[in-house]
Amino acid sequence: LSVFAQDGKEKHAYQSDVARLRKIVINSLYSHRDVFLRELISNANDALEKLRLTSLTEPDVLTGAEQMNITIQATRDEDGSGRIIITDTGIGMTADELTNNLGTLAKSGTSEFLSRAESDTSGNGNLIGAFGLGFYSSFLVADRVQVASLAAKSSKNPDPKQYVFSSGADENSFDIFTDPRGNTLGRGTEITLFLKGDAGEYLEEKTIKDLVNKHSSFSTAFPIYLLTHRVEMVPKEVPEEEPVA
Ligand SMILES: COC(=O)c1c(O)cc(O)c(Cl)c1CCC(=O)Nc1cc(O)c(OC)cc1O
Repeated sequence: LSVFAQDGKEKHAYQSDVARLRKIVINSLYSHRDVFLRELISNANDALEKLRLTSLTEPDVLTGAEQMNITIQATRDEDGSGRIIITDTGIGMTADELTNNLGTLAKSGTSEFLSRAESDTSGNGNLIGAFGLGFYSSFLVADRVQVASLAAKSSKNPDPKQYVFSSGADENSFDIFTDPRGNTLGRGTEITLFLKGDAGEYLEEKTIKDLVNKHSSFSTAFPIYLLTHRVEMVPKEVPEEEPVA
């Protein structure tokens, strides 16, 4: 990986596979681009499950954020562009994990997935989820994605710092830098999707609610809150609204 620091940011080059994979995901899933929400909720659910399991042997991972939940926030900015922000208080990621999990294809078998998916793009929908590649479905609706993450405290990581992974849809590189906001998450991961011009429908509360309920057939063991009013930061204590699923 060619890494060079510039204005405090570490610029990383994607492995060639990642760019190839992202094209496949976008092309084969475009007709079902709603899947991005199912995939990101599923990732959040997995990270919360990982936290719950880890806490059985390492209780100090629970410090930082009391609740185990998922929040979805849709916000329209002044210039009419919109963002969807999906936050979970799961296990979170260190800078290295952001680089390895999102920037490179550490998953085994991905090259097999790549060859299969390139030839037959019909059944890729569920293949994507199976390979834990759901993150790439973000680029179905976003032209830029930022992932802020604060890893859970542990004996080998007693004072974790919050980092940001930032990538554009058609760039062949991504940036990793410390979050200028500081440790705002308490613990977990916050995905910010900068929506494409033609994806404004996902800013509607009804659209999100219907999608969450449609896909909540898969078991999310954790409450999902939908925040639609404009909030600068997702508040630590999520208001006692009814979870949408
Ligand atoms: C640990 O997972 C996360 O923090 C997380 C989350 O809470 C919400 C999300 O939307 C996403 Cl994308 C993530 C990262 C999930 C991920 O990419 N995990 C992952 C990927 C790998 O290739 C891997 O290979 C070793 C291991 C992973 O955990």
